[in-house]
Amino acid sequence: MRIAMLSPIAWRTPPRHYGPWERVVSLLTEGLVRRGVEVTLFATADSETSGILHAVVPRPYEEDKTLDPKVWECLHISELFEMADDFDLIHNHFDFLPLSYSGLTTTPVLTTIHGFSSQRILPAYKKYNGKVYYVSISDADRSPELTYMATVYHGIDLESFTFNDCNGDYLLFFGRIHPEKGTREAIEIASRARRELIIAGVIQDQEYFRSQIEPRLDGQRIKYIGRVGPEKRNELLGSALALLHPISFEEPFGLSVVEANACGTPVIAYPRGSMPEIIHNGINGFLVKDVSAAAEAVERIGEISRRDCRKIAEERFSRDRMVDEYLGLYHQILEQTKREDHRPWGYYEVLSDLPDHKVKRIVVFPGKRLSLQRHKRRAEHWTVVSGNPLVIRDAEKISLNPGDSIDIPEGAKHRVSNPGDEPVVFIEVQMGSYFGEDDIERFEDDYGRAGDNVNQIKELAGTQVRWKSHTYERGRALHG
Ligand SMILES: O=P(O)(O)OC[C@H]1O[C@@H](O)[C@@H](O)[C@@H](O)[C@@H]1O
Repeated sequence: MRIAMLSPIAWRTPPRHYGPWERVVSLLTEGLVRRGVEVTLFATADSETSGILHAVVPRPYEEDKTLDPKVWECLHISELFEMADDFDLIHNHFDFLPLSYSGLTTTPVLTTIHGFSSQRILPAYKKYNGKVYYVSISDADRSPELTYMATVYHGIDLESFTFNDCNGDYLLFFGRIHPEKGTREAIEIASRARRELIIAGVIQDQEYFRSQIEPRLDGQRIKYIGRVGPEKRNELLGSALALLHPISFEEPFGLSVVEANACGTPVIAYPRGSMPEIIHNGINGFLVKDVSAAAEAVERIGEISRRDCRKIAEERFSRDRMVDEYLGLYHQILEQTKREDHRPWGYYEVLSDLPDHKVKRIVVFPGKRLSLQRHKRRAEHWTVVSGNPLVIRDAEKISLNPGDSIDIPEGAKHRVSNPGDEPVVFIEVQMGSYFGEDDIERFEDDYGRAGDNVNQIKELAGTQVRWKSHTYERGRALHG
């Protein structure tokens, strides 16, 4: 399986400090490579991977302000899509922009939506709904206007987070310094609980930091220590009494919450966004509605077992679980979009799959025959390339030679067999309103498959057959 993994270019993959999307891409990439998957990582040139790194962007644009993000984003994304044929699947972590290239390739595109920066980006996702496969990172982050293949929670590298069984004595705020992350509320909670607070993270909103945070720092009970790298992060998280996470937005997923748990540290959070999916109240933290409830929760923190926090992180948020789930989705997509299919009688290859027709090259092995069948929504036209097939079409029996053609109208019962010693090869052109394999009603079959599709046919006559008909929907979308 050849996967093209498209990472953002704001930061290095993996990031040196901050960069949650890049961090997840790196964890997934390395996990897949360990499982023997061939992954080409499209990321900044200073990125590190045990897969194949393909880079056109010299450095992260957040670290080198001379780089124009728009220009380098274009070059980065187009580089991958110009090579799309080299891959079985493209896994996009780059938000909505790559969607606009997806119609130009038949390589399936899976997009992990890491969050909606605003509702204004939704039109781009809506346009490609049903054409690109979407994955949400929590149920809370789903848009009701999109169809998702699955929710895959992020996983972390549990080995880089050391379990610490001892309660520390300080509270920790760990994340972007921004009003939506609740840095100011964390200070209020700590003050009310009369506990020391350490604040760590990048300052994303300078004005907020200057006016709301800085004046409240005293360097002793309330300290800001800047952003921290992996080693310090492990120590900081593990030695804290609790992580404070009083967010004021619908956070799609909280990596720091899971990381704190992995070190044994419980989390006190506001129940916004994905928090109720990550925190089981009273087990690995507390969900509280305001500053005073959070201060009370600090007093009750001893009720939480640090070992249970670690256990939850291990069971629900490991990198291996994330890799397993994505691998499962990759297989599912490849199965749905595969162009070659092996059957007990031979095999076929899809040569073209467009909204108004589908073309197959069908090979029937000597002495074998297909099922006796009919289609509700397509007619077929066959041209024999080699061999001498025998065709049943309703009451007729017709022998064909290379160069001969035959029409199978919609609804006609038909069957093709190969009575000869050489393979029969013919080209099939399908015309109609639906070309899925579930529009085959089998009446007789040498391989015990007769009757298999009866229920599907009924559904098909109605409206939608969910992911089963995706190939068609995708075909329509890709080329329509
Ligand atoms: O039902 P089986 O025997 O596998 O045959 C399935 C095949 O039948 C042929 O008549 C065509 O309709 C093909 O498009 C189809 O793939």
